[in-house]
Amino acid sequence: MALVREFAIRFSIGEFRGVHGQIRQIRCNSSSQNRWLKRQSNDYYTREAKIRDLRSRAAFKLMEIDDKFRLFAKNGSQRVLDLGFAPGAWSQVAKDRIGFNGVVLGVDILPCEPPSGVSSIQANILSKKTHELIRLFFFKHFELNHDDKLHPDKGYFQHMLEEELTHKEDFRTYKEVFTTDTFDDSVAAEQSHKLPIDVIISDMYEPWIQTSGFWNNLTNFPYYRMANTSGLAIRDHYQSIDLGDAALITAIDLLKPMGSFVCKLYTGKEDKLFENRLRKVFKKVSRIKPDACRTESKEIYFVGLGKRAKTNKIDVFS
Ligand SMILES: C[S@@+](CC[C@H](N)C(=O)[O-])C[C@H]1O[C@@H](n2cnc3c(N)ncnc32)[C@H](O)[C@@H]1O
Repeated sequence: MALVREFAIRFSIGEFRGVHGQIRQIRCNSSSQNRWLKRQSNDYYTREAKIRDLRSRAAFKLMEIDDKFRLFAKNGSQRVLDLGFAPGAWSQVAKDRIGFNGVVLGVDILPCEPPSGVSSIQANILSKKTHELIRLFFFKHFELNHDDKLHPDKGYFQHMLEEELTHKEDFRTYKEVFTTDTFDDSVAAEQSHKLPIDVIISDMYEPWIQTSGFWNNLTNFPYYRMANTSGLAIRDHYQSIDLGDAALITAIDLLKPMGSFVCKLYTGKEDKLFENRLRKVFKKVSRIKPDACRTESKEIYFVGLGKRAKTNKIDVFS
């Protein structure tokens, strides 16, 4: 609440779409924020997102990517990891496209109530522990909802992981779940719980403005510590490369052989290097700028198809 209050004191009034899709009032004092609000209200995709009850216009970017690259299989049992999922439009699209038996887990550093049918973890993807939580979620099939029991000292979900790690008799299970060796195709099929995910989508970057409808698992005000689009192309580019690499490491650690990957990047000098890293992990790599991206935006999306059976982080990053 302190965060909200601070936010409210610093800005004068405008409108935006909240995490539940309703219009909320926020306060803005700068002309750039007013321009942003005006542009949103005139925008075709923003209007269409409201009509279709999608949490943001970003949904249309993923729809277009999926129409072209066929990432999602309807009525299968695909497992999708949505990195930087808040406010949740990509998760809505993924859940809709994989159908009832599929599982979508959203991870975001900011607190956000996931869309219906989607589970979520509030965590930083740059942390190794987050990878463990994700693997544990898919392995144990925990239902993650914010009304799950909150441990009084350790907080949401964390205690489940720690109990798992300290359970001595379960040492063998621990080793099975958390060893991150790479496998050849046949072994991978048997041990698919180690690489449990079919599709990883990452739209990580600037945080979504939030004023309500969330709980917070962190004490260090992540909103103010994150990469925000600065308008300085070079800064945005390098920060997005860092998040792209974090998504790629997650894919190396958790994505099944033949799995698919989508990742946003603010384009710049290091695109080619990032693309080369992707090529070491995926058999086919493409770039796409969906029509729903604003023309002036520097964002592009990389798509990796057919994750290679053997991937090694040291080879990829050297
Ligand atoms: C542009 S928004 C994603 C929008 C989302 N794809 C949708 O369709 O609603 C980018 C998100 O990335 C998240 N993010 C940025 N850095 C992160 C990190 N290190 N770990 C987890 N999430 C992060 C932000 O909090 C923000 O919510």
